Amino acid sequence: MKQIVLVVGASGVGKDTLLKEAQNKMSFNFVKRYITREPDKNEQNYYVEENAFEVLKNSDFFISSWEAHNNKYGISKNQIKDGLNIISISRGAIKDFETNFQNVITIEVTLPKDVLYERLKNRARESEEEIINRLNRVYEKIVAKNLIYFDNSQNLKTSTKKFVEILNEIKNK
Ligand SMILES: Nc1ncnc2c1ncn2[C@@H]1O[C@H](COP(=O)(O)OP(=O)(O)OP(=O)(O)O)[C@@H](O)[C@H]1O
Repeated sequence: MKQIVLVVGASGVGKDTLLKEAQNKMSFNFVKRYITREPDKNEQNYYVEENAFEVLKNSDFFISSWEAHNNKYGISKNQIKDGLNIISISRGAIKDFETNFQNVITIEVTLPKDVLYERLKNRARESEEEIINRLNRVYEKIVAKNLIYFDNSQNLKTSTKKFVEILNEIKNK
């Protein structure tokens, strides 16, 4: 049986970091994304040029694809395996998975705004202006069939431990 765990949340809340840490501790299928930008150190993505991305998209290679912050993202069909599949996606893509799979759980990673600001600043991937734009983005409430909230404001070790526990609980349900 294919089980899908979607990880969503505002830019900088720590989705990729939590996934990378959890990946070191468990053997579930952590699904890589196709992205039209080169990965930073917390990510393990397939980098594809924009033209190649469009070719893949038009040949029905993706379950879901979306655009965020001027980059294109896609999840390929061939990566979903039997067992637990864990995927970091945009909230707008939740429906694509809920339509295609029966067993879908969504984890929304959250942070208080002041902590998010510090994390984005320390990550130093965006300019101050881009960071402020990200913080001011108004997100609508997430609509998902099975939604779990995960607060990532504790230190990485504590948060990772909690995150791993949640994934194991989902697996053992
Ligand atoms: N629990 C934590 N404690 C301290 N720092 C953290 C924690 N989780 C993540 N970080 C740091 O916060 C920053 C943002 O994390 P990350 O890049 O994983 O976010 P993201 O949600 O994947 O963002 P995006 O959607 O923009 O890719 C990184 O610099 C990361 O090292």
